[in-house]
Amino acid sequence: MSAPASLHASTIFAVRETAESGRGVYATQFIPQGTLLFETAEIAASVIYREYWKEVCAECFLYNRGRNWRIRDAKAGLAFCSEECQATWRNDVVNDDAAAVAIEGLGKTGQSNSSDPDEDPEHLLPRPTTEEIEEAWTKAEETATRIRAARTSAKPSKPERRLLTQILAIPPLRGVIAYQLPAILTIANSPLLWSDVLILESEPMPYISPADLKFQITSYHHLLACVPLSLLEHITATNLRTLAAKSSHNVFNIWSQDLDEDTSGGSECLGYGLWTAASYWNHSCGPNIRKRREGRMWKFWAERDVQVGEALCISYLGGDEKHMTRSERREKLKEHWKFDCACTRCEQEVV
Ligand SMILES: C[S@@+](CC[C@H](N)C(=O)[O-])C[C@H]1O[C@@H](n2cnc3c(N)ncnc32)[C@H](O)[C@@H]1O
Repeated sequence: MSAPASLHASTIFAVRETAESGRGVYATQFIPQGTLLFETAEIAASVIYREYWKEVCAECFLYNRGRNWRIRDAKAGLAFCSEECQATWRNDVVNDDAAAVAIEGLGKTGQSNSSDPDEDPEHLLPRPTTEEIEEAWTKAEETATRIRAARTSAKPSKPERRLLTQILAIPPLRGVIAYQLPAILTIANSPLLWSDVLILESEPMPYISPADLKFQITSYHHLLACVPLSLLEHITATNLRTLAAKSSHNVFNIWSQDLDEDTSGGSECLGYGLWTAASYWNHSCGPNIRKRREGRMWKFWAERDVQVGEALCISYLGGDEKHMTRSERREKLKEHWKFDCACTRCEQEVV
């Protein structure tokens, strides 16, 4: 059974194949209400949306309620709530010269005038099909091959230099490149964590619009044109497509009211992150697990007593499931997560 080692280590639950919902988490012993079941702070990639970067600590995601944090890494385009958080971030992320250079490059991208996906008419079109995705990436690869040749040439020719200038003149969307780059650093520096990403559930059509697909490819080319050469081997279409496919149904939103996501009403969505080991909880419209983010850590508790063999489920609807009808819940889950809910409550409420 594939699941991260940290999940296998638990004595109170196990990850098992389910009949209708892929893998799921099951109680292997009686679990009293209030038991802390699992916590994880391992993030394969995360991003804070551009409009919030000055107000959200890049390390612990603490939101300064509309005010800018004063501690900044202007080169990286990041802000921190404390010197401790800045030092931790430096230690964990900027742990080699290549990462430092790549991250500084990101800061410059942040200052560039990236186009807004909402203003792109293609953003309103339906999701690209698997054929359209294949075609776009095949075409992208032709340009990628030329960029790689230009980057690795001892003496780039005039057309090669022109190509790099052209690529760098197209600004990537900060929200896209700022998510892809940490994933590339994970691939380069934390292969075990990336191997946990590889076993997550995949979405074959992960791009929400043709514009989304286009921006992912623009960012791919931009990274190829500017990252330090030692990172170049990791900037591949396969890696970035994998990131998109795995992120689609597995990321957790980072909410401004971060102490209890179940009361996220009125809370602002600041960004999202891929906590690989936290991605095995299935959804139930009558959840028995409560989740809470504390800084970079997601924690999961038993909301009530749980019997041996029961499925352990969170709610993907953030508490709203309490007030929604069966069809409202199922419609929302289908729209956002693309699955037909197979939970016990939905089964029991069939008329
Ligand atoms: C975060 S993953 C949960 C782990 C996943 N089952 C796996 O095997 O990796 C979310 C995915 O699990 C499946 N899933 C979760 N809850 C479900 C439910 N109540 N009914 C049907 N499928 C569900 C859906 O395919 C969804 O996209």
